[in-house]
Amino acid sequence: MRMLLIHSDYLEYEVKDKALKSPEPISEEQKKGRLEEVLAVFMSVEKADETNPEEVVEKAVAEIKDVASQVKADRIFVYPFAHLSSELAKPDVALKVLQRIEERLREEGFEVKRAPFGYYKAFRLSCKGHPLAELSRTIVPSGEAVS
Ligand SMILES: NCC(=O)N[C@H]1[C@@H](O)[C@H](n2cnc3c(N)ncnc32)O[C@@H]1CO
Repeated sequence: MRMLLIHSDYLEYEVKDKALKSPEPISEEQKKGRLEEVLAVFMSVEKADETNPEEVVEKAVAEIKDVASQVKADRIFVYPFAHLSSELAKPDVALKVLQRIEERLREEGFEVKRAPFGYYKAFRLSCKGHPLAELSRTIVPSGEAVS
């Protein structure tokens, strides 16, 4: 799992087109989304994560919680982003991992939005620019090497 974390004044997206034959079904309301004062987390779920998705979910949640507490963010935007890795997990595994991360972050008390999975989306982001505003993390299940 590769994550790019951007502490932002806002992140907004608009769904444009299908990027998969069968993208995640979404409501009219989910075609656009915006959060203010948010930690945007762009995530590529990787092949190696398929060996232990639950462990990767927990490690990702722990990393996101750690960064959120450092930048004092209590809103998280989970953003599926297939451009941070050349060894992507299959879409069905990736979607389940991202849905579970969303669920777990809510359980931890965050306000959470997740951008729709399997679409091309326009987005606008306003990065705050402070020293911890742009971070990346790589997460692998135990026993896997980081490539
Ligand atoms: N920017 C637009 C976009 O990335 N669209 C991606 C993601 O929404 C999603 N997707 C597919 N596989 C993955 C994966 N392994 N990890 C994360 N997202 C994935 O499917 C789209 C096409 O790859």
